Amino acid sequence: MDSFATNTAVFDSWLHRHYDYISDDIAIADLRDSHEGRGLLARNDIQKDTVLFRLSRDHILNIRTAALGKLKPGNQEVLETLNQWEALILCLAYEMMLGEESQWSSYLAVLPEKFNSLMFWSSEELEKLKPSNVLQRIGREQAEQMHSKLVPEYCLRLGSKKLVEYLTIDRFHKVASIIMSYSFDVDDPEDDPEDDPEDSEDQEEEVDELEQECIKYDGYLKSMVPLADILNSNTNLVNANLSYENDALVMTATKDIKKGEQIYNIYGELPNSEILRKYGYVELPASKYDFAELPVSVIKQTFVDNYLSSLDSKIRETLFDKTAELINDSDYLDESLEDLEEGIVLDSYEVFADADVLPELLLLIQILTTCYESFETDPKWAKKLARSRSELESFVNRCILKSYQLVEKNIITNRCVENLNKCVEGRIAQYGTAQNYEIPASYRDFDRTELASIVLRCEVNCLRNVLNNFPEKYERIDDSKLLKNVLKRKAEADAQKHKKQRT
Ligand SMILES: C[S@@+](CC[C@H](N)C(=O)[O-])C[C@H]1O[C@@H](n2cnc3c(N)ncnc32)[C@H](O)[C@@H]1O
Repeated sequence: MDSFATNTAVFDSWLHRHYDYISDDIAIADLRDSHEGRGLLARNDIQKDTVLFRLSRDHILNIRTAALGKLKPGNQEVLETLNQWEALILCLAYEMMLGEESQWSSYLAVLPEKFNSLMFWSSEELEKLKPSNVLQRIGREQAEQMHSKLVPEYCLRLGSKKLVEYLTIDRFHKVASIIMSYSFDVDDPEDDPEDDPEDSEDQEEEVDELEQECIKYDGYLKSMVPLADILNSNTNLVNANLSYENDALVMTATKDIKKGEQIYNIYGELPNSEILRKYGYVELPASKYDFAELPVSVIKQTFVDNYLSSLDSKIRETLFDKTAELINDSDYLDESLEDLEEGIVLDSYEVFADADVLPELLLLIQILTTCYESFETDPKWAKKLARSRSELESFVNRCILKSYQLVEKNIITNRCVENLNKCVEGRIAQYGTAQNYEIPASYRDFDRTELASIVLRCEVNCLRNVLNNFPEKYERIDDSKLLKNVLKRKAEADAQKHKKQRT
C-alpha cells in the first residue's frame, strides 16, 4: 500500500469509529488516474433521497471544537472577535502543528500538500490568464495583511508561542487554501439571534462595520467537515447535498445514483475562472455557471472610437467620462431602480453562458447609444457639451428618461444592439489567440498554461453567446423616432437661433 492508500484506510476507519452513520453503499475512492485526488463512489445503486452519511457536530472542526479554542480560558471569546477566515486559519494551523496529538490527525493526513489554486501561481503563470478579471480577485495582499494581523499578536493572545513559529507566511497560504477549498459555512446552533446587532436598533449604531465582521454576529461557523469534503464537485453532475440538522450534518443523494458512479457535491454556482482560482481545477467542457466580464473600460473605448471622429480624442474621452458620471449620479435611475444599489455604471458586467444580458448593461448601452447618436448629429454641439456640465446634464437626463421608458418595455434600438455587439467584439479581441483554443474533450494532467487557456476560452464562449443568441424577448426598433424625441428641444432652440440670426 502506498502512503495515499494507507492514509485513506486510516481515515476511513477513523470515520467509521466516530460518525453516527455511514451507508455501506458508498466508499472513498482513489481517483488519481482521473486527476481528482480522492472522491466518493457508489458501491451499489443508490436511490434519490437516501442518506449517505450523518455526522454529529462534535466531529466537525471549528472554533467551538478545536484544541486552540480550549487551550486557555477566554480563547473562545478572543476567537469570536476575529472573522471566520482568521479564526479557522488559526484553529486548523494549530491542529496541524499538534500533528499526531490532534484529535483530527487521521483527517489532517488526507488534506492536500500541493495546490493548483491561483494563489500558488507565479506572476508569469498568472500572465496567461490575461485579460480575465479573475486576476483582480486573487487576494494575495489581503492574505498577507491577515497574516501580519494574526502573527504574532493573536497567536500570543491565544497562548501559543509555538504557533508564532509554525505559522510562517508559506504555511499560512497553505492553510488558507485548504480552508478555501475544503470548508463549509455551517449554521451555528449556539447563535443567539438576540445578540445580532442588526436586530437591535439601539445597538446598531454602536457597532461599527469592523465589529460586525466578527464571528459573534455571523450566525454561522466556517468549519472543516471530514468526509463531506471528500466529495468532488461538478456543476452539471451534482447528485448529493449536505444539510444541517440541529445536532448533525446529513449528506443525502439528490438523484438516483448508479453503482460505480461518482457522488458529486457542488461548491457553488461558480464559473471556471473561480473554480480555478479557489480550487485549482476546471470543469470540462465548461461550468454550468460560466460567465465572462465586460469591463466598462471596453465600453468607453467602443464609444470613444466609434463616434465623433472629427473631435480631438481628449475631448471624446472627457465627454464619455462626464456622460457616464451623470448616468451614475442620476436621481431618476436611483428612484426607478431601487433594487440596483450600485447603479448601472459598474466597473464590469457579468456576461453569462446561458442567460440574458444583464438589464443594467443593456440600459447603459441604450442610454449611451441615445446620447452618442444625438451627439453625432452635431459634433460642434457635442464639443460644447463636453465643456458645459449643466447643458450636458439636462440632455443626458432626457436620454436617460426616454431610454429607460423603452428598455422597461423590453424595447431597444437597432443601434443599441450594434453598439453592444461592438463592445463584446472589442472584449473578445482582447483574448488574442485564446479565442481559438480548442477545449480538450477529456481530463488529463493539464499544465497551468492549458488550465488558463480553458478558462479564457470558456469566457470567450460566453461573450460569443451574446453575439449569436441575443434574447428574443427584446423588440428592436429603428433609432430615428427616439432621437427625434430627445433632440426636440435642441431642434427648437436651433430654429430660434436661426430665426434670430435672420432677423
Ligand atoms: C473538497 S476537496 C475534494 C476532495 C479532494 N479530491 C481530495 O482528494 O481531497 C476539493 C478539491 O478536490 C479537487 N476536485 C474537486 N472537484 C474536482 C473535479 N470535478 N475535477 C478535478 N478535481 C476536483 C480539487 O483539487 C479541489 O481543490
